[in-house]
Order: sequence, then structure tokens, then C-alpha cells
Amino acid sequence: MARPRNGRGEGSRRRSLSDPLSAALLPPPNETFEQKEERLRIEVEAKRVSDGIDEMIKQERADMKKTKADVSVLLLGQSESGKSTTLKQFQLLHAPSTFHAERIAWRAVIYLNLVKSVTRILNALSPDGDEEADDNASIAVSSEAGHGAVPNYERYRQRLQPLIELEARLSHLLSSPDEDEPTQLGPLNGAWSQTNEQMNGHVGPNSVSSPSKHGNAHSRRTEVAVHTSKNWKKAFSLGNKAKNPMSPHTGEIQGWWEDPDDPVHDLHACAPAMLDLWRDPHVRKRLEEKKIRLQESAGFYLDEIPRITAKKYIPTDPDVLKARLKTLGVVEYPFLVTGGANKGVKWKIYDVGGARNQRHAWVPYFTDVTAIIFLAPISAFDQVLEEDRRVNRLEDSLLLWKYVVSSKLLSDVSIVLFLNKCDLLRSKLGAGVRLADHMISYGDRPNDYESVSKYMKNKFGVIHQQFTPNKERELYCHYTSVTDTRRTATIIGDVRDIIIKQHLKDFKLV
Ligand SMILES: Nc1nc2c(ncn2[C@@H]2O[C@H](COP(=O)(O)OP(=O)(O)OP(=O)(O)O)[C@@H](O)[C@H]2O)c(=O)[nH]1
Ligand SMILES: [Mg+2]
Repeated sequence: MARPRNGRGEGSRRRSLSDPLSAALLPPPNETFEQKEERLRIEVEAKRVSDGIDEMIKQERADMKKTKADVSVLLLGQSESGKSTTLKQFQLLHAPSTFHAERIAWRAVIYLNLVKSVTRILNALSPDGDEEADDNASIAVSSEAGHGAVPNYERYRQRLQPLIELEARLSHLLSSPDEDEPTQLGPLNGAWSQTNEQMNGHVGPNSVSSPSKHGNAHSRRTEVAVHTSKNWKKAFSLGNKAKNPMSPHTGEIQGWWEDPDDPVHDLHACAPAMLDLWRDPHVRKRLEEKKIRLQESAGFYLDEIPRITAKKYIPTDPDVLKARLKTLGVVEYPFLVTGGANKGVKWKIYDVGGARNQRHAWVPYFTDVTAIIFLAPISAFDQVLEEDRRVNRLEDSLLLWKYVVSSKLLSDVSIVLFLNKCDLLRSKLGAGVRLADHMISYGDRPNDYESVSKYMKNKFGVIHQQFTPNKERELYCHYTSVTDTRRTATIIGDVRDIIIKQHLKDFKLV
């Protein structure tokens, strides 16, 4: 909802496009001459740093053009398996300046992830909510679980009403088909100031429907997705690090928190209510009864409410890695290995959408690919597909795996398997969820992490052995938690070496 301007003229509200670094230097009110001098000195330094980052980005892009050879890697796996997160880890390793420059744009996604978690809780608590459990088996359980609203439900709903509206607004802004270029007013002015009225009738196919009285019933099942052709990062960035970070009117640097339409204000105002909701033992109990495990989706931001709703919040690297935005289409990411034995080799990574209706886009890439990294989220053995709740996620992963390894088109392609979400697997087993209850073939084997992860590796390995058209092909398998940067960086290094070695061998260069 567009809010009235805060008393100042439109002219003074017009911001210069500051980067986060400059924006953090917002002048205090009533600053003295000396303070102003000091601030200006800091601003000059901030600009120098910002220009340095620009230069590094330029260098990274220029390096990309000097190619020796091409290696292309396709990331495959079901939706939410961790493909885009793996791509972000590649970016963090190989183009850190670009990754850091884009951090601020992820603010919109992180806000939406947080707001969606809140509306999902509200819907789960609602007496007439239809929020579904996270797993198969619990559907029967949940229908017997405590009926009626938790104490204070109506009060929570009232206090959090602005977030229900914000969810619709953010979903629309992120998922609506839009022009690539931001409006002339600059990304910030245009990005947030869309009213609900403007949105009526324009809600994109992947965004949420209008909020119902008791929260948004579709908050979970209609994930927000952005087509890769949409330049959404540009629209939510703070502009290309303004060459002149000063306001022409006041000489001050202005931050996004000055924009009354910025979502941070609603989030900041609702933070105490969000905290009360998330810490309420009745709420936790109800979520448990309904087997809704927010930690397995984007719920982790709920543990960080004060930090994320702070007015000057800038996403950290882990925040960006955890941000969930479903992929539609194919993202192509080129990078150059700048050190070591493989220096100068040009790589291309393709990240695809993993939902069932996206998989048709995979095949055209099969003919010209050097390697595949297949992600199987092995923690998902008790979950069902979002797009078809009759299908167990692990079963879907195994079927997809069989399809990929048996493909004749891919018979000479190196295959790397990431048994992913090992962190979630460990905590799930620790919480007493039993694999045998969802996979009969597991029988009475021990339900600990070591036994289960080994069993999974074996299961995938046997399928490869049985169905690969190329009996010579070696399968490279890693246990991963791709949100963990340190461990994933080591694995990515190993995978890179293996892929390039195999590639050179195929071309008889080693
Ligand atoms: N805890 C944990 N979360 C993970 C892991 N890998 C991915 N995630 C989270 O799972 C969610 C889905 O990951 P994505 O990388 O978006 O999944 P995707 O395979 O690209 O999904 P689509 O784009 O729909 O095909 C994100 O919120 C990630 O942060 C992991 O190893 N551990
Ligand atoms: Mg993705």
C-alpha cells in the first residue's frame, strides 16, 4: 500500500543512488561543521572503495572474455534440491565482487521469504486454514491434531495484517512480467511504490492470490518465481553505485530507509509481533502438531527477525545463500578459473528450474555439456513434491537420477552427484524421524546419520551402475550441505579438477 509522503517535498525525497557502503554513512541530524567535514572525508573514502569494487567487477568481466577452452556444466535435480544455491556458491568463489554488489538486491527476496513464513504460520493457526503438513504421513495426523485457534490468534492476525498486504505486494513486484530497465526515477523510487489498487488484476501467475481474512492460504504452495529473462536484481539494486552519492539538494547521502514506500518500514513495525508469534509456545506446539517444519523451507529467517527487520539491514553472504527464489527458465553463468593448473579455462554453468513443468527445458542442453552436477536432497525422504503432493520427494529424485544416468545423450558426460541437505538430514534423524517409515526397503537398519547417508549413496550408486550406457563412467559422489560456504568451496574445487581432468582426457590432451 502506498503511504503518504512524510511531510517533505517530493524534491527533497528524491534520492541519489547510493550504494550500501555510502548509504551507511547517512548524516546525523544537527551535525556540526566538524562532523560534516569528517563525514565528507569518510564519504570520499567510501566512494574510493566503491570505485575499487567497480573496477574489480570490470576486471572479472574482462577476464571472462579471454578464453582458452569451454567447459559447460549443467546443474540438475528436483525443485528445492539446491541447484541455485550451488550456483551462488560458484559465484561467491569466482566473482565475489559481483556477488557482493548484488547482495542488496536479495533484500526483496529475503523479506518475502520472512513474510511468507509468517503468513504460513498464521494460516496454520487459523481455525479454517488449510495449510498442509510438510510430509506425507502427517496428513492423517494433522486432521486429528488440535482444532480451534491458538490463544491470541485474532490479535496476532490484526497485528500482522500489514505483512499480509506486503506479501502480495512483494510477490507481485518480484514475479510480474516487467521491463528490464528500471523506471526513470531510479530503481528505488520505482521498485516499492506499487499500490494494492495498481496490483488488482495484475497478479502474476506465480505470485500469491489476494490475502484471505485468515492469512494467505496459498502462502506456501504458490512459491514466488522469477523468470530468468527478468532482470530483477537490477530493479532491486541501489543503482549502479552512483558516481555522485550526494543529494543535489542537501549534500547528504540518503539511504533506502528514507523511502516511505520501502518494505522495511512495515517489517520494522511488525517485528515485535513477529517475535511474539515465533516465540509463543502455543504457536510452536500447533506447528509441531501440524508437522509444519519451517526450518526446511525459508523459515530460518524467523530466528533472525531483529537483524533482518532493522532499518539499515544489508544481507550477509549466508542470508543470500539461504534466500529462496524458484527458478523458471535457464540461467547461464560464465566464469573463468584464474589460478592453478586450469588457469584461463572458461566455464559455463547452467542452472535450470527443477519443478516438473520446467524439466522439458533440460534436454536441449544435454547435447553440448561436459559434466552434470546432480543434486539429490536426501533429507527429503519424508516430504512430498510441491507440484504433486502424491509423490514422495526421494522417490522423485531417484526416478530423475535414473532418467539422467541412463540417457544415451549423456553417456560420455561426467556425472557428479551431490547428496545434498545433509545438515537437515542429520537434524531430522536426530529428531527421531525414521527413514524406514517412508522407505520400506530400509528395514530395521539403524536410523543414524552414518547408516542412512551410506544407504542413500549406495542406492544412487546402484542405479548408476545398473542403468548407465557407459560402463566405464566413474561416478563422483559428495555428501553436501550447499548452504555451508567453507565446505562447499572445497568440494567445488575438487569437482572442478575432476571435470577438467576428464574433459582433457576425452580430448586426449592428457
Ligand atoms: N539447510 C539447507 N538448506 C539448503 C541446502 N541446499 C539448499 N538449501 C535451501 O533450500 C532452498 C531451495 O534451494 P534452491 O537452490 O533455490 O533450489 P533449486 O534446486 O534451485 O530449486 P528450483 O529453482 O525450484 O529448481 C533454499 O532456501 C536454499 O537455501 C542445504 O544443503 N541445507
Ligand atoms: Mg533454482
